[in-house]
Amino acid sequence: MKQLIIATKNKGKAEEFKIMFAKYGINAISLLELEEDIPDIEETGSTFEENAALKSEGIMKLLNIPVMADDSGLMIDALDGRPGIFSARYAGEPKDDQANIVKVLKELENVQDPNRTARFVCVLSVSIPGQPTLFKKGSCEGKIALAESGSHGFGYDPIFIPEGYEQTMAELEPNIKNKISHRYHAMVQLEEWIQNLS
Ligand SMILES: O=c1nc[nH]c2c1ncn2[C@H]1C[C@H](O)[C@@H](COP(=O)(O)OP(=O)(O)OP(=O)(O)O)O1
Ligand SMILES: [Mg+2]
Repeated sequence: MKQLIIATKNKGKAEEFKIMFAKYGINAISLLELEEDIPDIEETGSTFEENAALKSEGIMKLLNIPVMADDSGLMIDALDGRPGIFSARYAGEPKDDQANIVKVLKELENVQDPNRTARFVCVLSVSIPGQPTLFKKGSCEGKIALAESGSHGFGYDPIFIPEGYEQTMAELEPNIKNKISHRYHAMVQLEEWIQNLS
């Protein structure tokens, strides 16, 4: 079976990539599954693209094989696009999904429904030894719920209601999320590259 290393230590992302890549007959292997101890890569960039490249190029140089990375986050209009690239550590170190949710809900306490619009953004970067890094972007429009609900997914899923739905992303079945998410939309743009992967 074909394989691709995904430069992520996020269990939720890793599970979604497993499912999405399996459709192409590819085993998507996250850093959580590797035997060797892979150091954490500091995400010091100022854009999703820069941070994705730090991850895919960093791991590609370490292993000398093709690597894909995902840098993603939640952009809330009423917060001028925050937490954005700071989504993972919005409430501080160590990263804590629940604390991040509490912080966002608190900041939007006085913001009424029509102004709670937001989007998830995902940049995928593919780094192959000796080649320039390739980038694809996807997004998913929606709004921030008044309270959290649902137990599927990860991160901000319990407070994100995708456009066209009444439930949060965490209430929707994973197979639905994987057809509408920012990650899915970025993956679709990589389709041709994925099909040519040897
Ligand atoms: O589908 C999603 N559903 C809910 N929340 C999401 C999603 N996609 C990204 N997010 C949030 C989680 C995290 O707070 C941040 C990603 O940060 P990001 O640096 O890209 O990932 P990470 O540090 O968790 O793992 P890693 O860098 O090892 O891939 O955005
Ligand atoms: Mg990260």
